[in-house]
Amino acid sequence: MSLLKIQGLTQKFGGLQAVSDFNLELSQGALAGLIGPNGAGKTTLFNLTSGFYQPTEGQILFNDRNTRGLKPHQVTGLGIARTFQNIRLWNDMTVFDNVRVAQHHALGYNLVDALFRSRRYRRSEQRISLRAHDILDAMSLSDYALELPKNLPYGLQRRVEIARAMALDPKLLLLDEPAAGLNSSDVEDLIQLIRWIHDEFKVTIWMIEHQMKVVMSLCTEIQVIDFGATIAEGTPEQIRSDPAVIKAYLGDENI
Ligand SMILES: Nc1ncnc2c1ncn2[C@@H]1O[C@H](COP(=O)(O)OP(=O)(O)OP(=O)(O)O)[C@@H](O)[C@H]1O
Repeated sequence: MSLLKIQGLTQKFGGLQAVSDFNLELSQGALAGLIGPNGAGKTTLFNLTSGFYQPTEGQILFNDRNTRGLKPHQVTGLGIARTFQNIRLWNDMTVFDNVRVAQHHALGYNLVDALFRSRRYRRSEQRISLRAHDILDAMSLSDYALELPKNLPYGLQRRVEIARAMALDPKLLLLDEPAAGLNSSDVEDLIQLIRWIHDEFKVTIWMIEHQMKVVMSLCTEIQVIDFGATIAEGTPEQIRSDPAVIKAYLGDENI
């Protein structure tokens, strides 16, 4: 059964068509890549899938449920978590609080819940803290739990951002350019980390990445878009030798 099914997705921003009739089917457990030149519409697709934008046309089915009209935290509640191209951590909160608070945020807790501190609320607070400890431990971040993210090296900040998404116990993890800004040894660590997360948590992963090394070594299925439309899809081997891909990336020696 497919976990994520995207059908005829189109997104217009005024006169600009950022995504055109995009289709995708991701089965449970997939580790899939989305690549394409700058401005091709990749992040727009993630913004649509995570509920930040509502599509102009088409539909997104997650576990057969149409996500149209859902707010981002409701989409997260269904089991879709994401990271961002530019790391978005709360820099004045500790690493532990970043991972803990993300769960409140995603579950849509409000001031009333917090003020009345019902037993159910206190219990879920405990559960959330426990989950934060567990995930930091699993991702070798416990030593940094009380640090502020801004004081950590960039590679660790990335790791914290992924930990924060994983604390939501997602069925689908969207990674938007996780290797952006990392040095080559951090990139190696990241490849190991994503592979480990995929195997350990049995989470389906859909990732955008410009670094071909990352995509080609991790993803078993890759879709290539240009000007918002799919120009190729297949295995890393098929993508590498696809003439349309080579043309779109002409001059890019990374392919
Ligand atoms: N909120 C918005 N309003 C207007 N135009 C937008 C908006 N978001 C994206 N765009 C435009 O849509 C197109 C696709 O942008 P998008 O960020 O999805 O591309 P991308 O493939 O993620 O690019 P990159 O690899 O550079 O991150 C671009 O032309 C961009 O300027």
